[in-house]
Amino acid sequence: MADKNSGLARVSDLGTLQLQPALCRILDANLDRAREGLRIIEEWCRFGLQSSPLAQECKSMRQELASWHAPELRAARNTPGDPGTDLSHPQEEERSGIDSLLQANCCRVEEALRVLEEYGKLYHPDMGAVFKQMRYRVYTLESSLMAYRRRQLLDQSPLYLVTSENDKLFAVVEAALEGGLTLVQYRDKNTDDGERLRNAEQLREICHHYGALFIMNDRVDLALAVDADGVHLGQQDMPTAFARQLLGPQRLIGRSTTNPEEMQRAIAEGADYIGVGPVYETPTKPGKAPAGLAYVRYAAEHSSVPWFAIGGIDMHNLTDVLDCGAERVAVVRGIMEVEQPTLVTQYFLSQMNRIQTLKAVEQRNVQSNA
Ligand SMILES: Cc1ncc(COP(=O)(O)OP(=O)(O)O)c(N)n1
Ligand SMILES: Cc1nc(C(=O)O)sc1CCOP(=O)(O)O
Ligand SMILES: [Mg+2]
Repeated sequence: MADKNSGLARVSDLGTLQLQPALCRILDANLDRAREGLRIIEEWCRFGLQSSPLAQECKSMRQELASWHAPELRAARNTPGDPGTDLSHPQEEERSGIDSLLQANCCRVEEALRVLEEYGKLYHPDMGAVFKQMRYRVYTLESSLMAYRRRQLLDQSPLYLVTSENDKLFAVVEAALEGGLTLVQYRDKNTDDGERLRNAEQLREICHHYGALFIMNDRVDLALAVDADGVHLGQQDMPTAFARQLLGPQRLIGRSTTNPEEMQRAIAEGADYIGVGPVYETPTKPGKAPAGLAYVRYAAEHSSVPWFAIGGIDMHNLTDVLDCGAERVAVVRGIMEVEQPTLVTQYFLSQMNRIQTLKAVEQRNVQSNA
């Protein structure tokens, strides 16, 4: 066993005083592996998410790993003689986006910590417990990372595409993503579960490839089955508390609302975002009475969570909705049924960006005149 601080090494096994080189190499390689994986995650926390607490958590674990990396472990390294250096798995070469990169590296760190936990027991009496505890810290980090990333992306998404049944479903969604869309909901009321699952999986794949969020309409079970980023629930759907229990804290839950009372309840129950509508009457939801622009103004004043105006919104009435205070809109036909989804998406986004910039300038002028 080794004394962590003095570097003194003894092997308990067979009572010999010599530390087995293979054990040292395993510990050396996995300390390196865990530190490298954490460094990759830390860079994203720092530069991508700009989250000091998450970056600090990675750094603190790296420092703890470094404190275990004794000279005798490094000295045992034999890279030219290691048959594993040439081995790589095709999945190591594939990264479909930031999420898959982060997930792969969390996995890599967790695996390395598990090895350190097991072999470390032969090296130092505390090592097993220390690395077990660190592995749980990485699980928590992974959850926080996904939750943080999802909420940040939601916050930064001004446009939400809700799909409709369409022969060119994948092509339209991909075209909108090409135009800069970052939030997609798969809404399909008539397809059987088998096909819905296959469609959802493919859509999730496409969305994640573009770094966009993928939300499942109505069905918590399907959201979990396809590893969606969240679910959108209506007033008749599962209560938020149950959905949260099933989905965990890291996935998003959206709730439709039509009036102030529903809005306040949805927020109090813990919805991550809400739908506000229908703003206008719409054939996509026949028979649902419009809540109108008055409700959009109410949401602009009172909603403490991100909210999306929805229902009958298109390129022609977009500015009316934005003028009532909406900063985010959700559309079905406005993108699903147009000739050029990429261009229309770009138009929506540029209009919204233009109006936000104007509002920010106005606000700055008011502040500087006050
Ligand atoms: C963003 C967003 N807002 C509202 C809805 C409508 O949800 P719901 O009331 O459950 O109706 P259906 O979409 O299930 O017909 C939504 N889907 N998305
Ligand atoms: C799915 C949905 N939910 C609404 C709500 O108000 O809750 S309105 C709506 C349909 C929106 O479709 P379109 O953009 O084609 O008008
Ligand atoms: Mg619903």
